[in-house]
Amino acid sequence: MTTEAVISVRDLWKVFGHKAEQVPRSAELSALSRRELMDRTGCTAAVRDVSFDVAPGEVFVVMGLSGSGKSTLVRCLTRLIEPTSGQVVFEGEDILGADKKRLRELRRHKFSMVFQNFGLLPYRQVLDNVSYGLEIRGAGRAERNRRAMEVISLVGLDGYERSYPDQLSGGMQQRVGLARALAGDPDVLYFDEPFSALDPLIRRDMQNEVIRLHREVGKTMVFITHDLSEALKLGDRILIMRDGRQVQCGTGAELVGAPADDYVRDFVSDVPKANVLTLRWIMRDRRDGDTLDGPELSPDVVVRDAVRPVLAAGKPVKVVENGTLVGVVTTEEILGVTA
Ligand SMILES: Nc1ncnc2c1ncn2[C@@H]1O[C@H](COP(=O)(O)OP(=O)(O)OP(=O)(O)O)[C@@H](O)[C@H]1O
Repeated sequence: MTTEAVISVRDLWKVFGHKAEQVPRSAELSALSRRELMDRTGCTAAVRDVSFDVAPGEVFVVMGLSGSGKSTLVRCLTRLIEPTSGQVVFEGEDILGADKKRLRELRRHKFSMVFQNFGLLPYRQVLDNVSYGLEIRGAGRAERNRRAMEVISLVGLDGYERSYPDQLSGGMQQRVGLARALAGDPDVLYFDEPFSALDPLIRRDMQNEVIRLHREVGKTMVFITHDLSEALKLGDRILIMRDGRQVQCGTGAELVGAPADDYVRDFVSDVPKANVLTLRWIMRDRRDGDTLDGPELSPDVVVRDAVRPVLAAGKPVKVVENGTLVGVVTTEEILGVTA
C-alpha cells in the first residue's frame, strides 16, 4: 500500500516540551502514559507513534475526544506543526525533509485546509476570498475569477460572490471555506472539525455537501472530528485516537463489528449496528438442509437494506461474491442485529 498511498505516515511523534526529542528515542520514556511523562519530564506527548496510509480518493477520518491529538496529528501532515520524529510521505516524497520553498509549493498546489472558524478575510468579498490562493500563486485576474466562479457554483453559492463574509450565515461561510479550498485544485483537502461550530441541521447539510463534493471531484480528504456519527457518515476509514495513540483504524463496519478494545467497544456501543454492518459481518456458513433456490445478495449490502428481501424470502438468502457462495443469511441473523 505504501507506494500507492497519497499519504503514508510512519512512527510519527509530536512531543511538546524542552526534552521533546528524547522521548521517542527512549524506550522507557516512550512507554510512559501521558500523565507520567508530564510528571517526569514536563513534556506533553500529543501524538505517539502513529502510522497509517491514506489511499487516493479516500475520505480518511481522524476521530477522538478533545485532547486526543487529532489536530496536532493533522497539522503535522502539512507541517503546520513540526513533528518530533517519524515519517510523513506525501505522494512518494518525505515532506519532513522539504525545505521552506518546497513546503510553500506543496501548500499552494497540493494541499488545502478547511478550518472550524472558516478563516475568511472579513474585508474581502466571497469572490476575492475564494480566489485568494490563486492570487498568491500569481494567476491573472480573469483566470482567478473564472476559477473562483466555478467553485462558488460548485458549492451552491451562485449569486453571493459579491457578499462579504459577515453578510452570510455560518453554513454559507463554511461553503466559502470549502470553495476556497477547492479553488487551487489541490490533491488533498484537510478538514479540521469544520462543522463543529454549526447548528445541527446546517451541520447535516454540510456533511451531505462534503459527500456530494467528494462524489463530484473525487479528492482525497482527511477529516478531523470528535463526532462518531459524522465519522461514520463521511469516512471510508476511521482512525480512532486516544491520549495521542491510535487505538484502531478501519471501516465503520470494522469498528462496530470488531472493536479493537473496550474503549472502542464502548465508543461504538450506541451505533445502530444494522446501519453500519454489512452482510459479510453477520452471514453464517451454509448448512445441510438449507434450501438455496432463493434470492442472492452481495456481502457488501448493509444489513438495513437487506431486512426486507431477507424477511420476504422466508428461506436462506445466498450471499454471493464474484459468483461464489460465501455464506447465507436468514431472518435469524437479521434479527440478531436489528432486534
Ligand atoms: N502548542 C502546544 N504546547 C503544548 N501542548 C500542546 C500544544 N498543542 C497541543 N498540546 C497538547 O497536546 C494534546 C493534544 O492536543 P490536540 O489539540 O491535538 O487534541 P485534539 O484531539 O485536536 O483536541 P481538540 O478537539 O480539543 O482540539 C493536548 O493535551 C494538548 O493540550
